Amino acid sequence: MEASSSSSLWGGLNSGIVLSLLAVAWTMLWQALQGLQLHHFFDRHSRRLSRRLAAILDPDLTVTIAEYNGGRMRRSDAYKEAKAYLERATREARGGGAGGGVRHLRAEPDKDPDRVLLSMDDDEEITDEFRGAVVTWRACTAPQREDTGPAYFWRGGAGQRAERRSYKLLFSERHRDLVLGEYLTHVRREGRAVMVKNRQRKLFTNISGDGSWDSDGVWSHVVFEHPKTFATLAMDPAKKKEVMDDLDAFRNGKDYYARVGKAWKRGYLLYGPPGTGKSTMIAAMANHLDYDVYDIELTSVRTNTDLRKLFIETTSKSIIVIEDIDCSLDLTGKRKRKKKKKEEEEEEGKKDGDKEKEDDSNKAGSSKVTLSGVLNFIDGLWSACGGERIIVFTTNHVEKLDPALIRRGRMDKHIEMSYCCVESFKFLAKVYLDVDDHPRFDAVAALLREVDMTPADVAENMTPKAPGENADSCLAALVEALEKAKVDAALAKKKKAKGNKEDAGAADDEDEEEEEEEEE
Ligand SMILES: Nc1ncnc2c1ncn2[C@@H]1O[C@H](COP(=O)(O)OP(=O)(O)OP(=O)(O)O)[C@@H](O)[C@H]1O
Ligand SMILES: [Mg+2]
Repeated sequence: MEASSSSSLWGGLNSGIVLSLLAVAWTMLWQALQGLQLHHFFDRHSRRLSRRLAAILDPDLTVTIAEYNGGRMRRSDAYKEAKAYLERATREARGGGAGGGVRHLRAEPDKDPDRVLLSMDDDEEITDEFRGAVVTWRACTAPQREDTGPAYFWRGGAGQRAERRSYKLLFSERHRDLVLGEYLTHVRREGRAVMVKNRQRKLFTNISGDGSWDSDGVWSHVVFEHPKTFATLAMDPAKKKEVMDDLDAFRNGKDYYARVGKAWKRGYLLYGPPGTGKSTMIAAMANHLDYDVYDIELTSVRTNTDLRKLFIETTSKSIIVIEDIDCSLDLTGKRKRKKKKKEEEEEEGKKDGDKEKEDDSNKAGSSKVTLSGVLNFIDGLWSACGGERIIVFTTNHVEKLDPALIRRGRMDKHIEMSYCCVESFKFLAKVYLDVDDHPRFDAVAALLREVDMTPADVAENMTPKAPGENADSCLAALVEALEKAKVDAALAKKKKAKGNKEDAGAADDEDEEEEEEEEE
């Protein structure tokens, strides 16, 4: 028993020593291998082996092209190009007729008004072939997290989930180099060509779609089809030429802007009474330059950040418009008001009720876009993104705007749209009635020198409204309208003078009362 127990003790000690020796030997060997960089060899081979195993189990590789990448706010160009490429592939796919066997298609308006542009709907697949390699494209959607994503606010806001779209390209391991090296380049290049070919000018709005608009990221759009051109816009000819030259210089000024280190953008301020052609001028500008139009409804933009997102999502070769900037938001004269606020309250002795009303109206607007937000949008660091953009503000009351908003550099060119002059009338008579001269021209010209009438009103009077109407009857109607406007203007002047007189009388009485009080 003893002998056996001592031998087992001895055996246990021996095996412990052997194990320790083995461990030491292994550590030394491993260190030696590391010294020889042999672990790289093992690493490489084990990785290759696992890749081969994976290729046997799952032979397809995938490339995902997402609509929005990571923290980027802009829609990815690669996604747009792949979309255009796949639209063409869907249209041209052989074997399955139109749509190439894709069962669920998405339709969008085509350049040709009689046709629609077909692309595959979510979860559909289409195959493509490139130099013997067959690849599959799959359209995928995943719900977006509720609090992120640029499309979030514009697709219904809180509580609604925007969708995250992507295309998945599936291909065999065998074609890895061909697909990653050449096919993807081919897709992007072809997609860009399709986009140029299909380009339709668009009118975008930031008001979320109600079904009649096609949503494209944060913007909804329709095809821009306004017929107005400079050829039919009534305006002082010299002024018109100046504007057209300015636009041409801008369009061709890429090198100039780069040389002087300015962002390739230009601001236009169009101001004048209602009906003098400000909106019409924007349409003429867009048609002249062949640009898209982004019409921002500022009251629908909730914060300065959202305004920035909107700007980033605009493309180059576009006109960004904010109409009636003075009415959109309380952007005007805020700084002036702050300074004067105390004075005004003291001088005017505002009633409490009035103050409450004003506060309520300020609270009512959910928009928190501020003057500084708009200033940044036009002229800040972000304004240089993309280039080749024209920003247009229109207003009926230029005097109400904060000087910072319309200083040169922000609004580079100020264009006054004024009442109809004799030249503009003759121009409109040619456009609307196709007459160069008429016995009533003198009467109209004499009246236009005395009374203000907008080109909109002149044009309306010269529009034949019944089958029998001609130039003669239309011009007679115009003379009548001008005479009526003259009488109305005289009456209004008289009334105003009377009002002023009464005000002056009341002021005198107040002064007298004050003096009496002071004397007392
Ligand atoms: N200078 C002009 N030349 C030709 N047509 C004009 C001109 N001005 C106005 N019109 C016609 O009058 C209509 C109204 O013009 P428009 O909407 O451009 O006015 P506006 O200055 O934008 O007015 P508002 O300040 O109310 O927005 C248009 O349909 C247009 O055809
Ligand atoms: Mg307008």
